[in-house]
Amino acid sequence: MINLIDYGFIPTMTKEDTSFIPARITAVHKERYEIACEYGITYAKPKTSIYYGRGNETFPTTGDFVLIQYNNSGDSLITKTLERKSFFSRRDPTPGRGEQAVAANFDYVFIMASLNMDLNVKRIERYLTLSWQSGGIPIIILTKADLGEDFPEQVRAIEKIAAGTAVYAISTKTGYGLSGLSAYLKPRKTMVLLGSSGVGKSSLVNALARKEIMTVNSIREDDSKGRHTTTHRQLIMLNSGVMIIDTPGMRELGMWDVSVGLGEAFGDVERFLGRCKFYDCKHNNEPGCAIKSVLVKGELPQERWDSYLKLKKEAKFSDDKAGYIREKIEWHKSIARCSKQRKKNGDSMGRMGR
Ligand SMILES: Nc1nc2c(ncn2[C@@H]2O[C@H](COP(=O)(O)OP(=O)(O)OP(=O)(O)O)[C@@H](O)[C@H]2O)c(=O)[nH]1
Ligand SMILES: [Zn+2]
Repeated sequence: MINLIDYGFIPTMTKEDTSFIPARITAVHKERYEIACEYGITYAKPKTSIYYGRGNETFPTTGDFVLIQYNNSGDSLITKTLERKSFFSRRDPTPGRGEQAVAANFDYVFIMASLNMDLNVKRIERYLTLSWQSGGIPIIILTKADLGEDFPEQVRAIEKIAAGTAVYAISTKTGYGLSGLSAYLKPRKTMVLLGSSGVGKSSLVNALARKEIMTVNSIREDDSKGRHTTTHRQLIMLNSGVMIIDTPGMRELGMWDVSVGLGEAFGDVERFLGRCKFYDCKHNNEPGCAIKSVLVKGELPQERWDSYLKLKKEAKFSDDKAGYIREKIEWHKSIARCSKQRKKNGDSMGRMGR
């Protein structure tokens, strides 16, 4: 028996449809989902009439809350994807399908980078923008502090571009800094880990899980099911009640619509906008350009401005592409409707002729 509230479910998430029971997607397999619901961990499939064909219900992803028709002798049927409070998406590998959510309903985004490799500031800025846009709260975690001697300096450098986001240096080898994360690692909260391969994402999950197993054994003896597997696209429930979404493909996250995210991640840059003499200033060499002036004075670091422009450009490209794909889908739909109509007419005429 599972109380879905322990999975972060809030009863007011469902208003109507009380005959269906709520569940959370804990893993995504091909066309089949592992779910947590009041009957335990089980499997479900999207209900065909709702998700395929004419239905346009959003396909669920890891972390989604859904409604199901429970089936105790086989796969349950998913009837609705509940509104998401946060999500990350990437371009759907199936051509023409637009964007695809890869993780949903997380509270915090752990942006992870390693202190012993070159700290890629641009990548962190990009992740910050995506995180603010996603609806989750970003936390920057700099890993492998045991390997870098000058890490306080690196932390300060990252804090400069983090615009208020908390930055932590940790080591899963020595345990350094891990206690600083406890403010976020609370029961019913969901984290998603963002970071390049090798930065130590799995090591962090293991470190957190190991700790739990030691302290939790005495508290929750009945919950001994080892769910700490490394299968991809998974929501891992730690014994502490914290959930972690571990999903590949975060590298392909698209800058879909990041207008909000850019503003949050680059508040220090955007506050200078709109102050130029000319309304349509391109900030090149126009007279009275406020941007040029703060760049020259050093009030705005050139790298920050460059990053901002680059991400804005990337976002515009993605937006246009999203628009383009949407248009294409609409076009295909209208063609499909026409040919269906034609077939229907043809069919009925055929029948009449018989
Ligand atoms: N010295 C040191 N090494 C670490 C630390 N954390 C992780 N590592 C090592 O870094 C390597 C990569 O760690 P992983 O946890 O697998 O990294 P990951 O981000 O999960 O990588 P992917 O699964 O490829 O995405 C392993 O060899 C770890 O032992 C740390 O705090 N200190
Ligand atoms: Zn200007």
